[in-house]
Amino acid sequence: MRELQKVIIEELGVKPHIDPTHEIDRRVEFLADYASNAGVEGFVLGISGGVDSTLAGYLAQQAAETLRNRGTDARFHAMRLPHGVQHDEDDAQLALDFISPDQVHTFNIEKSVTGVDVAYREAFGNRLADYHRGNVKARLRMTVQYAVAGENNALVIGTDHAAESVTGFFTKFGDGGADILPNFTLNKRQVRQILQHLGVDEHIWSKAPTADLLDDTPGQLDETELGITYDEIDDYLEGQHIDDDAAARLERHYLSTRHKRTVPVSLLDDWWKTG
Ligand SMILES: Nc1ncnc2c1ncn2[C@@H]1O[C@H](COP(=O)(O)OP(=O)(O)OC[C@H]2O[C@@H]([n+]3cccc(C(=O)O)c3)[C@H](O)[C@@H]2O)[C@@H](O)[C@H]1O
Ligand SMILES: Nc1ncnc2c1ncn2[C@@H]1O[C@H](COP(=O)(O)OP(=O)(O)OP(=O)(O)O)[C@@H](O)[C@H]1O
Ligand SMILES: [Mg+2]
Repeated sequence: MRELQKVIIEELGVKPHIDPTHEIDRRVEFLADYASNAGVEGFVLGISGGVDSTLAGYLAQQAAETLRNRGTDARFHAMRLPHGVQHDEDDAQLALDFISPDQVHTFNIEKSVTGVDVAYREAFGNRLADYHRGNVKARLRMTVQYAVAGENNALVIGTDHAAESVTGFFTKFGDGGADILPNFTLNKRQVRQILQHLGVDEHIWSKAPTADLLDDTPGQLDETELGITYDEIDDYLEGQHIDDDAAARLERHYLSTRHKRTVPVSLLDDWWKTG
């Protein structure tokens, strides 16, 4: 195994094989125990229709029910956060049907994004690039989820897992801005494996991942932008040998996004001087 591969697998806590029932139970318990300890009354999470939020949303709903069985009046607030009309809205509805959350709130972020567009043009005289506007969408979704969490004494759930964390393929302080990460340590095929085990519609568990942040290319696949497949990422995280070029590309993504996997850098840090 490559030297850096060992370090990454250790840092992200990935196991080559999982038992879905055990993984579900320990993650639900983690959410419920943490919430009890923090004195909060529930969870907030955007449901996109993608694989990651379908699993995290299911775990959040189970944790809310666990807390209620323990006598705490907890709720899971699932949020639809489309930008205008989402091209795969049907998938988001399928995911919600499966999760069956206590509450569903819909907040369309399009007006807020347009507000940033207008003020940006007034300030700088030009249009914000589609790519950076995509990250504004992710950060506005984070802002809205924190508003709902504040109003309901709840925690914001993040959907980051090992196969996303390793490439830093998330918006810093956008979808990366959250309080608790129930999918962490899993790679992408393990997220799918758990959903399949739970009996989710195949259309959802087998769905190709998309950040879906760009207006110019709606539904652009993550793999297209990353230049590496999730199968390669998953194999690497399971300690398997992958093509040297793919491994090198993956390790470049990992090293260039270390700032996203830590608190803001200060004078007391020196992690950035290596690698
Ligand atoms: N070395 C460094 N040390 C400390 N901070 C550093 C830094 N380099 C950049 N930065 C900061 O980080 C910013 C860039 O990071 P960021 O704003 O995240 O922007 P960036 O990494 O360019 O974009 C986010 C990426 O994730 C993708 N994405 C977004 C959302 C969801 C998903 C998904 O599938 O889940 C994927 C998106 O398509 C894009 O490829 C810079 O503007 C700068 O402020
Ligand atoms: N349109 C949306 N409505 C609600 N939440 C969203 C939306 N788009 C993104 N999110 C939130 O941002 C998170 C990050 O997006 P990401 O694409 O990584 O995950 P996903 O869509 O759940 O799964 P996949 O990676 O398989 O597409 C989502 O899990 C979800 O919580
Ligand atoms: Mg997605």
